[in-house]
Amino acid sequence: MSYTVDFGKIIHIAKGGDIMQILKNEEMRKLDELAIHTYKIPGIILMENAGISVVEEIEKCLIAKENKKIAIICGVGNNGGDGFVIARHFLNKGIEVTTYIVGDFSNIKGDAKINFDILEKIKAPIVKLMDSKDIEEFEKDLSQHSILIDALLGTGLQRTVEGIMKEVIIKMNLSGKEIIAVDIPSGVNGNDGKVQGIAVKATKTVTFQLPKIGNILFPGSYYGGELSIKNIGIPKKAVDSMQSKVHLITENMVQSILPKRYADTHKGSYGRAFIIAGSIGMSGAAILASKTALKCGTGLLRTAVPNSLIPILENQLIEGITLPLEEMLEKGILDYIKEENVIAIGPGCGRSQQFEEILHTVVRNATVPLVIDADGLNMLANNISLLKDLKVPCIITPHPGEMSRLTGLSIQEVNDHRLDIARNFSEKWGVITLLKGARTVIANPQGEVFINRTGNPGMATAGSGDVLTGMITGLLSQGVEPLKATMAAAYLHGTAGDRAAIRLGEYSMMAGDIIYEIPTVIQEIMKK
Ligand SMILES: NC(=O)C1=CN([C@@H]2O[C@H](COP(=O)(O)OP(=O)(O)OC[C@H]3O[C@@H](n4cnc5c(N)ncnc54)[C@H](O)[C@@H]3O)[C@@H](O)[C@H]2O)[C@@H](O)CC1
Ligand SMILES: Nc1ncnc2c1ncn2[C@@H]1O[C@H](COP(=O)(O)OP(=O)(O)O)[C@@H](O)[C@H]1O
Ligand SMILES: [K+]
Repeated sequence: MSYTVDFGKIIHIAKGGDIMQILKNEEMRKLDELAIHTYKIPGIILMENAGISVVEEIEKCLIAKENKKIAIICGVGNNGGDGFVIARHFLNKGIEVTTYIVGDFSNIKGDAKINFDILEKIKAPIVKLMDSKDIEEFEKDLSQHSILIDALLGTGLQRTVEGIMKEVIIKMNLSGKEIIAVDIPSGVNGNDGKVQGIAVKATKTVTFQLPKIGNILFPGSYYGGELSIKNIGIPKKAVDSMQSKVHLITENMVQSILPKRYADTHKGSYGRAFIIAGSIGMSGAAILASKTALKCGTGLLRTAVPNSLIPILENQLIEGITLPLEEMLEKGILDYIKEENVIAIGPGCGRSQQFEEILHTVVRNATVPLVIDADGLNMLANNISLLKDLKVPCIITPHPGEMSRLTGLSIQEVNDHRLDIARNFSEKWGVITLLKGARTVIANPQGEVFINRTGNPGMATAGSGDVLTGMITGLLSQGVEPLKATMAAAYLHGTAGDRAAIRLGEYSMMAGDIIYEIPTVIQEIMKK
């Protein structure tokens, strides 16, 4: 499972592709080495391609500018080497370019040195920034330029950024100029997206071959601005052989997951979903999840709520069937769930003893995929080993607070290690874990992790998690594999949220507005 593009073609992540590997720094280095040593592509060619791919992006930004002077700010590693290539190409085009080199330039070696030597030979303007006394001049210089290119540090970042490098980054960030980062904004760690002391705040980042984790996760993704992924000529065979366990969920992938609807089918063909949700004061959770499941194509839906909520549900959800929980408990839950294709449990259920009993029975006896959310997870936290009794695929959808209760870790720890926390939980308990938040992370028991990039802070609103549960449930009822249903739901949920934010703004959008956008989102993806 990997994705490559024709050389030179830009993939804005916004448009998506097939499922795409996301690499750590060391993995990217390994991929470069594989290309160079096994596939015999000289490193200097990769550097040339990398530089040219950034040149193409810079040119697009230059079109609208009267002042076309470019400042290329380089480190002494290969990221700086890419900067030297960029400088040469613009000089060849007759554009005014100043190359700044930060650090001890006697450390420039290998392919970067070859490119540095060429710049010297062609008498390119080069300014060496050695210490603080050079900074004042540098600051003045920056104001003369139109675009700044950040080629200071890439995947070779090793330690906290300080000294002259830090001073340079501060001045770049204060310049108010458009900044294009080469590979990753300098100071962002490619392994986790964390800022090592300080980082360049770029308008745009051009990353090479595959995104690094730091390009995708926050805060790195914020520092990078718009992201373009460019092929630099590494053979597809080498890319495929990487087998990274971290992937980006893309639109093409979701398109291939969504079940087609054929003419000779009936509602039974699209499955039966059973949602256990709601309690007094939280009927909305049941309604939101149920409506969403229907909007996502479920054939037949039954929603079980406390008896007192039945009139509300009957009023708000005319297409679904409602059942009183009390009656289910009396007659035996298992009779009610045996015909279903999926069971979702938890949204707005509260924390009553009655609900706990239902949860235990369902987890122990379910014979179809199970989605546990919200209060289902809060109850599970009291008795997590219940998960050992599962006989079916189970998807849990915690937000960081719920994950903290499930694991005993602080919310801060959960957020600091989102990938590892989701992965460890899935491996330990054999479930699919969807850890919510900005960049929802999905892990499976095999240790694979999938990151969703859609969504926005407008979705941090009551009930939007219930909508997600409804989406996963709706897709599962139609026979979509549990992992795929979870990935597609996360992507669609975020995309519907993004549409709602465009229409209504992040302040005013509500969970119901996310549901309103589902039809358009699904139709647009299906017709592509
Ligand atoms: N063949 C390859 O390996 C290719 C590499 N490419 C570029 O090379 C980059 C990786 O190059 P490198 O591995 O040389 O690493 P970098 O250029 O990212 O950085 C390494 C240099 O920065 C110094 N450094 C690290 N952390 C620092 C800090 N906190 N403060 C100050 N200095 C610091 C190191 O001592 C070293 O001199 C990629 O991001 C990409 O831009 C591309 O040219 C494509 C081909
Ligand atoms: N900043 C954000 N960016 C992207 N998605 C977000 C953001 N904030 C919240 N979301 C999404 O909104 C949903 C909120 O779910 P949850 O916290 O369970 O809400 P509730 O319990 O009110 O239903 C999750 O799917 C989450 O990933
Ligand atoms: K950089």
